[in-house]
Amino acid sequence: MSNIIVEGGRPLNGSLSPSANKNAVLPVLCATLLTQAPVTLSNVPDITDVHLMLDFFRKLGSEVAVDFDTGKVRLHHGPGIRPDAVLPVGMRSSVMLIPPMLHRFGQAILETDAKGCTLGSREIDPHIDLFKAFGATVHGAAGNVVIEMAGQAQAIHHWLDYASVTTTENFIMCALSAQGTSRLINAACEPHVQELCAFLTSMGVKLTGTGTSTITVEGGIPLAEAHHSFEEDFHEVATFLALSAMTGGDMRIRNGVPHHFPLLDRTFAKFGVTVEHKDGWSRVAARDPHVQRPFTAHMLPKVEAAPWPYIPADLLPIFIALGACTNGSMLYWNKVYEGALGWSSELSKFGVQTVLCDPHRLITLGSSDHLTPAEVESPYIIRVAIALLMVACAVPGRSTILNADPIRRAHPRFAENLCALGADVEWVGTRQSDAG
Ligand SMILES: CC(=O)N[C@H]1[C@@H](OP(=O)(O)OP(=O)(O)OC[C@H]2O[C@@H](n3ccc(=O)[nH]c3=O)[C@H](O)[C@@H]2O)O[C@H](CO)[C@@H](O)[C@@H]1O
Ligand SMILES: C=C(OP(=O)(O)O)C(=O)O
Repeated sequence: MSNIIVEGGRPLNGSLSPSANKNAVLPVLCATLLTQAPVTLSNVPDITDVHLMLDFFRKLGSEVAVDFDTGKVRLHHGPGIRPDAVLPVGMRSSVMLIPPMLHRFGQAILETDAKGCTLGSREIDPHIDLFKAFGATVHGAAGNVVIEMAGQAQAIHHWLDYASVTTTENFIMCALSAQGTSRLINAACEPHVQELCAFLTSMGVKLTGTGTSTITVEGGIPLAEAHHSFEEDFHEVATFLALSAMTGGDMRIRNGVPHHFPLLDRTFAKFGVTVEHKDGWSRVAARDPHVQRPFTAHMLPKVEAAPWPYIPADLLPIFIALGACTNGSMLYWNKVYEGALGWSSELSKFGVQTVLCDPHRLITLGSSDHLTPAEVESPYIIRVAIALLMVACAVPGRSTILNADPIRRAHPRFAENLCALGADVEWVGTRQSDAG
C-alpha cells in the first residue's frame, strides 16, 4: 500500500499537458488483438492498467515494444500467439479481452468477475447476454466463466438493458468478427467509446452511429495496419481545472477535446468557476468560487451523473471535492452506481459537512473556512483517491491519503505533475504491486 503526504494550501499555477484516457487506451489495446497486422500507438500513458495489459500480451507471445518516455507502443499479435495467460485482475477492462480471445482462440476464461473500482456490484450479466446472442456458449459460475465460440459468430440486433460502456465496446469487437451487419440499441457513447470507434475506423472498419445510442458494425472486414495517437483525457483536464479553482491558482491545461466540455463547463459554473477554452488550452483562473443559487429558489443546486452525454459518474468525485472546498450546498446524484458515495465519511475528517441521503445521493454543505488537514483512507476507487488528494491540496497543512495506489491505474506522474505546478506532494510507503 502506498500513501501520499500533502502539504496543502499552495495555489497551483502553470501549464500542463494531460495524459490519455485510460478508458480509451485499454479497449484500443484489447482491439489490437483482433488483428495480426502491426499496430502503433502514440501518447500511451505509463499507468499500471496498461502495464498489466502489455504483460498479458507478452505472455501470449505477442511482440510488444514500449517506450513510455515518448508514449510509443508497437504491438504485433502474429500467427504464433498462444492463449496460455490468465486475464489481468483488478481492472474492469479485462472483460474486453474476451471478444479478441474468442476471435483468435475460440475460447476465453474469466477467472474473476472483472471487477475494477469498488463502486457497486459491477455485474457481468450484460456481457454474458451479449456473448450468448453472438452464438457463444457460456458455462461455469461467476469467478470461473468459460466462454466458447465454435465457428464464426453471426451478426445480431441487440438492445442493452442500459447504456453500458464496456458492453458496447464488447459488442463492437464481437460484431467485427461476425458474419453480417450487427446493430446495437441503447449503446453507450462516452468519449472513450467514440475513440475506440475512431481507432477501428482508421483500421478500415465500417461502423456508423459513433457518439449516438445506435451503433451499426459491418462484420468480416479484415483490419488493416494502423497508427493511433490518443486524445487528451477529459477526466484529467477536468481534474486539473477543478484543482486550479480549489487552490486559488491559475492553470492552463492542454485540451484537444473542448467539444466534450459544454456540460462540464456549465457544471463548473454551478460552483462559480468559469472555464475558458482557447487555442487548444483550457484555463480556470478562479477567485473565491461559491455555489450559485438555482433560479428556482426552493431547490438545491445539483450535479447529476449518468451515462454520457450526462456528467460521467467517474467525474462526480472531482466535483464533490470542488464542492467540499466551496462555500454553499450542492446535491450530487450518482444515477449509475449504488456503492460510490460511502467515502463521504472520509471527507468529514477534513471537517467537510456532508449528508449521505441514500446510496445514490450526497449533499455537501460546503464551507471552505473551517477545513483542517487530516489523515484519510481511500477505497479502491481511482477517482476517489484523486478527490481526497484534491481536498488535501486545498486545505492548508499536512494531510495523508492512505491507500492512494489506485491513482496509478489511470493517471501517470500525477504527484510529479502536481509538484511541477507548485504543490508539495510526496508518495510514501511500499508499493504493493503494479496492479495498484
Ligand atoms: C474500463 C471502463 O471503461 N470502465 C468504465 C465503464 O465501466 P463499465 O463498463 O463496467 O460500466 P457500465 O457502463 O457497464 O455501468 C456500470 C454499472 O452501472 C450500473 N448502470 C449503468 C448505467 C445505467 O444506465 N444504469 C445502471 O444501473 C450497472 O449496475 C453497471 O454495472 O463505465 C463506467 C460508467 O461510466 C465507468 O465508471 C468505468 O470507469
Ligand atoms: C472505475 C474506473 O475503472 P474500472 O472500470 O477499471 O474500475 C475508472 O476508470 O474510474
